[in-house]
Amino acid sequence: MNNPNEKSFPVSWDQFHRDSRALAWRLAGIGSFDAIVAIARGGLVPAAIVARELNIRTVETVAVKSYDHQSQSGIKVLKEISAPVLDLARNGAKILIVDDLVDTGSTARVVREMLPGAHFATVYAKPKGRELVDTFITEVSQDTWIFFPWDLDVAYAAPISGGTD
Ligand SMILES: O=P(O)(O)OC[C@H]1O[C@H](OP(=O)(O)OP(=O)(O)O)[C@H](O)[C@@H]1O
Ligand SMILES: Nc1nc2[nH]cnc2c(=O)[nH]1
Ligand SMILES: [Mg+2]
Repeated sequence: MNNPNEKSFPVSWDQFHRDSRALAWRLAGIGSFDAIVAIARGGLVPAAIVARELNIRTVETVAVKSYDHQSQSGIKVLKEISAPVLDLARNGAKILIVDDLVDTGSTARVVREMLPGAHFATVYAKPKGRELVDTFITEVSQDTWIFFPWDLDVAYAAPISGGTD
């Protein structure tokens, strides 16, 4: 957990698309995958971009809730991975798990247990959770809160000087 967060890292749609594409490029260099499991909700957007780039058509979801706004609550699994996708994994298919970020690693730990042999990929990673991720693109410090484009709106920004003109 990292509340209060000292730093903020706002990410635009352009930047998120670019970083998700960079993740797809890195994954393409690692091997091929038969199916993606997106961790909803945050993992849905990068999973769609990676699925498009790597031409993966089987996309499953697992819904995990760990935070209320910026406060970590207990982990809740709201939707399990479907039986056909678990069967694929048991029969040796290569499964790619995608999330937007790993912070403390609690979410990653829970989903990894569901799919022990899967490859775990995120766009962003913080130090506490980094070891639980096989592939990520950008690391930010533990006291940084990442603001995703779907949580942002265009708004007035005060001048750096603090003045009004
Ligand atoms: O490494 P952790 O400390 O577990 O934090 C990372 C998780 O937290 C966020 O999800 P959140 O629970 O906020 O739900 P959401 O994806 O629906 O926004 C984020 O999308 C990751 O899934
Ligand atoms: N949006 C967002 N959700 C999170 N969940 C855990 N850490 C973060 C973060 O830095 N940003
Ligand atoms: Mg999430």
